[in-house]
Amino acid sequence: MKLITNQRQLTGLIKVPGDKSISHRSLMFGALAEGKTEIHGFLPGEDCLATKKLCASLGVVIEEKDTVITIYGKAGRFKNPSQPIDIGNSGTTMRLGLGLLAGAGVEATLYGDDSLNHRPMARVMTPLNSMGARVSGDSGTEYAPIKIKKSQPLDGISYDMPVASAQVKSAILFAALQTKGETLIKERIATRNHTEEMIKQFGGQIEVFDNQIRIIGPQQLLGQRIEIPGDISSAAFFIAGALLTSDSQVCLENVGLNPSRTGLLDVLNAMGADIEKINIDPHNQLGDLVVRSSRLTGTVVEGEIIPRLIDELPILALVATQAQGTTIIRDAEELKVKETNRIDATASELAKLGADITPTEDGLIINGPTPLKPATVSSHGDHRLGMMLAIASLLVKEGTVTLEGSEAISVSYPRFFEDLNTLLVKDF
Ligand SMILES: O=C(O)C1=C[C@@H](OP(=O)(O)O)[C@@H](O)[C@H](O)C1
Ligand SMILES: C=C(OP(=O)(O)O)C(=O)O
Repeated sequence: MKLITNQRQLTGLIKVPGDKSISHRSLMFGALAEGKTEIHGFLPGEDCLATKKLCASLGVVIEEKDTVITIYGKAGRFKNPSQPIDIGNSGTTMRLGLGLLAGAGVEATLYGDDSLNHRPMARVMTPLNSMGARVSGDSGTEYAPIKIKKSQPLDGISYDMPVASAQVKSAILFAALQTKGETLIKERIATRNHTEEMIKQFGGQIEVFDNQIRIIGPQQLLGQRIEIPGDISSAAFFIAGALLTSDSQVCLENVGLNPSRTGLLDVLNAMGADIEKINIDPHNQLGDLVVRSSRLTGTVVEGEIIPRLIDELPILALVATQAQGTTIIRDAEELKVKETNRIDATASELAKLGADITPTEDGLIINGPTPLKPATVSSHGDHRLGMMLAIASLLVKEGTVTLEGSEAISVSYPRFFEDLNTLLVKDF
């Protein structure tokens, strides 16, 4: 598709769609709980619809009326799906789903699109199998199709997480909730904590102390009413758009501000961004963000902050191309195993637009500011790359930017272009 270029200004107010991580978990916890769960603000992106399909294949009844989703929990008494389940592009559905299903003793096969079928799954199979599950990849590999076979009831484990991954932690927790005994998880670096928070919200017991998580199963969760805040990972694209275009001011309403997700705001703050948080609701960890055009300087992004902004690194790389000086992103090797290799893809696509960007083993080095120029670029089938490139095109002064693979954006933000259009001040 042809993108909008030479767009000098973004103004107005927007409510970004519901948080993707919380949308997935709302369905899974709703399915696992006893009784009715009502979900408000669910993200109807393809990834979350894959989780909905997975839950339905387990015999869970899910109704949808006026954007409210009601799910009738099965208290873990799921049926075996009658056929292999295609869960598309969604790593979260696959990894959390494996924990949920293995814990419940369900027999199933899960597979996805070409990208998902090449993403590493040993990271969840290893802890689940050491709990006694029988989860295996295709022909002895760690890749999907992944089969879960009938096993003995699982045992709790003590697990030292080798990768900083909320998906791995959550898979273990979904299994542990259904397992007799104690499970202890040690995280070297804290990752998003939505699963821990939602266990409490659904009436479960969990202890979190010094990067350790202790849970004793089995536990019977109870259905709840869930209000999902806007996704800061989706808001990130308009935050960047408003910062980088002149005379812009955008208000993003009702954005989730769980501190395990707000690393981007901390980094942008350090770069000199004008972002104001208003109408903060500390209890529900949400608020509105007012973002204004800003002059930014380069920075170093590394260490413990990385999991707090992992999905925002492609858009942060674009921001860095417009900042004065050098930005260095390190310790982000996990980007290589997302929907695409986001280190290489971000570098190659931004370089086509004229950015001074070098991929490294674990991140990116970006020198700015650089004017961007027209080019044909590709999302590589990755929603976050697609949205980043759409925002990049606004900064191209003259000519056409063509984006190949724009359809990938509907994985997490089906109405992205409509929302972007409402913020654009058109030159007539
Ligand atoms: O738990 C989650 O909802 C997610 C965790 C992160 O993945 P990892 O756990 O693989 O880092 C993130 O990249 C993904 O978009 C969503
Ligand atoms: C990595 C992502 O999602 P998932 O792992 O669920 O595919 C993402 O949304 O950027």
